[in-house]
Parts: sequence; C-alpha cells; structure tokens
Amino acid sequence: MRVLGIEGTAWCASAALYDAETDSVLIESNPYEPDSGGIHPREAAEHMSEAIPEVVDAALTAAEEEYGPDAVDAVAFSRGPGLGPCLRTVGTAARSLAGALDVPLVGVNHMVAHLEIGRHRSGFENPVCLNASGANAHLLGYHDGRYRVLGETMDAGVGNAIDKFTRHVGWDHPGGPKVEAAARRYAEGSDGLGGLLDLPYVVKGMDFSFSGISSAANDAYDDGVPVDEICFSLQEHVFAMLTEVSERALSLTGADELVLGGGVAQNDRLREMLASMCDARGARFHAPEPRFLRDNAGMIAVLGAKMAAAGDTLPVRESAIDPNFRPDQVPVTWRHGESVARGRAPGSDDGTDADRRGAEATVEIVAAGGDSGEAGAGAEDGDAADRRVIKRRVPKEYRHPELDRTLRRDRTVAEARLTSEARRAGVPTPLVYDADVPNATLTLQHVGDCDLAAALDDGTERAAAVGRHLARLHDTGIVHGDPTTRNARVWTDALGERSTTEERATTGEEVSAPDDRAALIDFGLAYHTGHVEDHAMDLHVFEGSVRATATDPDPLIEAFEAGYAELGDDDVLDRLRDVQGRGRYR
Ligand SMILES: C[C@@H](O)[C@H](NC(=O)OP(=O)(O)OC[C@H]1O[C@@H](n2cnc3c(N)ncnc32)[C@H](O)[C@@H]1O)C(=O)O
Ligand SMILES: Nc1ncnc2c1ncn2[C@@H]1O[C@H](COP(=O)(O)OP(=O)(O)OP(=O)(O)O)[C@@H](O)[C@H]1O
Ligand SMILES: [Fe+2]
Repeated sequence: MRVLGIEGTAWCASAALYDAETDSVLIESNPYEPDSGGIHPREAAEHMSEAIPEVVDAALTAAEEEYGPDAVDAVAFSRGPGLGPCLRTVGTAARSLAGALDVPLVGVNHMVAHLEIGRHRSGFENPVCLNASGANAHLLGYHDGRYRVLGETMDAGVGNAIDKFTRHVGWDHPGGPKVEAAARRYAEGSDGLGGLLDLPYVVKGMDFSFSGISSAANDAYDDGVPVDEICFSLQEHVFAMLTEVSERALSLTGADELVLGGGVAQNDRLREMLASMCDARGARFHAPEPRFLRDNAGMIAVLGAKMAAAGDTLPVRESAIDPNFRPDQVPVTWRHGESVARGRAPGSDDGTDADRRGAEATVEIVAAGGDSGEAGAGAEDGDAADRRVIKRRVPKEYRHPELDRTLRRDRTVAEARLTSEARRAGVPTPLVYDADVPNATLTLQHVGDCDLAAALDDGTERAAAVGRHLARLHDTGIVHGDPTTRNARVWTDALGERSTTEERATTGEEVSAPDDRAALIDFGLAYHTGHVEDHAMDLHVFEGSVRATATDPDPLIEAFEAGYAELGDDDVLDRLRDVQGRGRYR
C-alpha cells in the first residue's frame, strides 16, 4: 500500500509518500516563517493556499516517476487539531486529490500521528507517548480501543510557552532552537552546573502548567538576569516537569516503553532527560529522527496507511475538519482486537509483600519489631500490625541537582505535614513515625492490603469512599495534588468485617463502615488552597487515573462523584465539568 499524506495544521505545508512495503517515506515540506512575532493565523492560511498545491505536486510527481500512474492507493490528511483556515485548505486539497485519483480518503488526527510515528519507528508494542509540540503537551496511553489522555498541560503547549519568552526577548519565531543554543552556551560556560533561577514548577499528578513559568522568565529578563541563564533555567524546569509526569505515567500504567513526539522533541536536553529517566527505571525510550518530530506529512501518511488497511476511510460528506480534534476522540481501528501486554499489569504489584518503586520514591516495607510503642498505638490490627513503610525520595539523575534537592526536600516536608493534617481532618492516612528531611526519607504506618488500582473491578464502594475523603480534605482547605488509584490504599476483606475502632480512636470521628476501607497516601504534592479550581483539579486527576487503568471506568467515576457530593461542595463538581469541557487546543 502507498499513501499520500498532507499536513498543514499551522505552520508546515507538507506532503509525503509512504510505501508500506519498503517502509520508505519521502517528505516535501515548505514552512511558513513569520517576518516578526509568532504565527499569524491569516498569514499562515495564505501560506497554506500557496504552498500546499506545490508540495502535493512535488510528492505526487516523485511518486508517479517511481511507481507509474497508479502510485497512490489512498490520500490521508490532517483533520485537526490546528488552525481552522489552514485545516480547511488541507481538507479541500485532500478531497479533490482523492477524487481525481479515485482513491479512498483518510482523516488523521495530527496528535495521534505524532504518537504513532514513534511507535512505528521504534517497533514498541504499547508505549506511553509524550507529545511535546508547539500548541500541545500531553501524555497518551492506549487502553481499551482508545488513546487516553493520561495528563496534559492546563494552559499553554510547551513550545508556545517557550516561544512566549523568546517573543518577549525579541527573538524570531520559532524560539525553541534559540533557547536550546543559549542554554547550551550557559551550561558549557559553567560545566553544566551553572546556578539555577528559581522558577515556578507546577505538576499536579500527570497534569502540569506553564503559564506561571513563562511570566516568571519574562520578569527575570526585565530585571536584567542574563538571557542565557534564563534559557538554561527555563529548559531545566520545563523539561524536568515533562520528564516527571512521563515517569508517573509509566508508573501508573505499568508500561515500560516511552516514545516522544512533537517539535520540541528536537531538543537534545529534553531527549537526554527522558532517556536518563527511562534508563534508571529499566524502561525503553525512543524519539524518532527530527524529520518525523516537527510537523510533517510523513507521520500523516504512515498512520493513514495503517488506518486505510483497517478500512478506516472517510466518505467525503463526513470529512469535515475539526480544529479541536482531541486524540481521545479517535477510535483506534488499526489496533483493533490487539491484546496488549504490559510490562506489569496496572496494580498487579499490590505492595503487600514486595518493596515498591513509585515514580518518585522507593518504598521499603519493614517490620517495626517489638521495641516500638508508637507502632503498637497506631498500627493496624491483624497481620500487618507491625509493618512500616520507609519511603525514600531518591535523587533523580535527569534533573539539575539544585532543583532535585529542592523538590525532594519540599515534598518530604509537605508529605509529613499534610498526611498528619489530613488525618486530623478525619481522612484515613498513615501515621507519620519519622521525617528525615535531609535524606528525604519518611517512616510511615503501613496501610491497606493493596492499591485501589489493583481492586478496581469491584471498586465502586471504595471509589465512593475516596470521593468522601477528598471532600473532607477540601473542606479543611487542603488539596491532595496527586489522588490517583495508586495513591489510595484499600483493604480487601469483606465489607463490614474490619473493625473501625482504630480510625475512630485516631480521628475522633464516627466514620461510616465503608470509609475506612480506603486510605489516602502520598501527600508530597499536597498544599493548602481554598480555590475551587484546585479542588476540581483533584477530582479531575482521580478520574483521569481511573480512566487510564479501569476496564469499566464509568460506574467507578459515578460512585466517586456521588461520594464527593455527599460531603463536598457542589461548586467543585460544577467546576469539574468546566475543566472537562475545556478544549486546550486553541
Ligand atoms: C496542531 C499542530 O499544528 C501543532 N504543531 C506544532 O506545534 O508544531 P511542531 O513542529 O510540533 O512544534 C513547533 C514547536 O517546536 C519548538 N521547537 C523546535 N525546535 C526546538 C528545539 N530545539 N527546542 C525546543 N523547542 C523547539 C518551536 O519553538 C515550536 O514552538 C502541534 O502539534 O501541537
Ligand atoms: N503507607 C503506606 N502503606 C502501604 N503501602 C504504601 C504506603 N506508602 C506507599 N505504599 C506503596 O508504595 C507505592 C508507592 O508509594 P508512593 O505513591 O508514596 O510513592 P511515589 O513514588 O510518590 O509514587 P507516585 O509519585 O508514583 O504516586 C504505593 O502505590 C503503595 O503501593
Ligand atoms: Fe504537531
């Protein structure tokens, strides 16, 4: 099969021919280069009108020279996301070409193409994908016929966040390569260990935000901080955030393969950090060559061929473009019926016997021994009575040592403090026996029999309990920051069997029986806030983790929201709808 692909979502007019038999890709591109400032949508659309016919003609001529008049079996095009006027030009060109050649039309989601090209080139079976492009930044994982958005930016795309700073400085578009060069200059001038500006680092579970860091970088420039130092610090923070959430996604899904896509993936430092993180956890990492990273029609043609082979073609009347086309809207027809093995099924390692490794920390489970009065007072009844957890936030090689120290210290302090505060607010959490801040190590009570992730099949009661726990937490002005199915621990004995005395004794509250079936752990990203938006994000993060790991997420999510509604604020649930409805592809 040979497919002609057309791309033109924003800046790159491109056409490509993919020959599936030889796995060869020929790409013809013509980029739009703004005279000043960023991408102007009108100018970009004018560029597409001129350049798309040219690149299509060049690709088609090359195809017919090599393969004769029947060179093309299907025409694939980027349907979205992207700028409406640009997408319309591409759509029109694709429809008329498919008509003229009398071949099927394939509508490709541009972000899924950024993912699939990495999967295709690496040969990985079921990777998590980090899309680091101009207008987007998100993590995708395949589950049950769809690519789920495991985490994403809460505001700007990663390239746009960097370009916002370079525009402020007066540099030409695109800014990313210039920031990379300036950062390298700075690192070389200081043996890679140059001082780091303190910039906002915002991660909530697998979601993240760049708006604060772009503004802080602009302010630093206005205050006279040398621009190379700002570029270096900007990269160190932004890419560490992306690497951290990627590691969390690997940990949550149990995947052991990561692929990278998008224009920002051309950055050496980002690739270095991701490779280092994967190496440290025994995962495989792949970033395709640069011509497949920045926007290009090669990736559209390659995915187009897989879709066409699966019969996933479009009648012209249904081929409208979609500027807000999300990757999780796409039925993944070309992987239909695939049973995908994970390195480790989510939650299969239930943490009862083995030592654990989360995304941030190693967790060692130890017997407290007979010498501790504390453990006797607080520990669970039954077999696990004497077990404790030693949680060490290990240094991460991939991030700058200063940032690494700060994050490990701050999170250890936050976790010790807020785990205890939450407990006082009536939320079951482990007792904190010891906090060794210089070594970023906590000694905690061992709670639960397994992670909620391992008990989702029969988890509605527990999901409701987690909803009530978050409502109690929010009511005291705390957000958890990372309430995933791996950060809720549950007891697996039959409902009602377990005594509730311990919780009553420690919280002073009469908890209903199902509520002590689940405890919250891992308060390292928790903080105080009364903002409805932050509370809603907690719910959003939990639901995202359920969607990423449960076979049948809807009843769990319903139970979770009902639990939250019992004790929580309706405004938060309303805001959750808002958060969910917000398209980020503008
Ligand atoms: C929807 C579609 O139109 C959009 N396309 C897009 O954003 O172009 P892409 O080629 O994936 O990425 C361009 C971005 O990639 C950045 N970039 C390019 N080279 C870079 C480098 N060496 N370091 C950092 N950023 C870089 C640019 O500054 C620019 O922000 C997308 O994929 O989100
Ligand atoms: N107090 C505890 N009682 C029982 N098990 C625990 C406890 N603390 C941690 N664990 C186990 O260890 C795993 C990792 O712990 P934790 O989530 O605190 O680490 P982390 O590295 O911060 O993880 P992540 O960032 O991936 O959520 C948990 O999913 C759980 O299985
Ligand atoms: Fe792109």
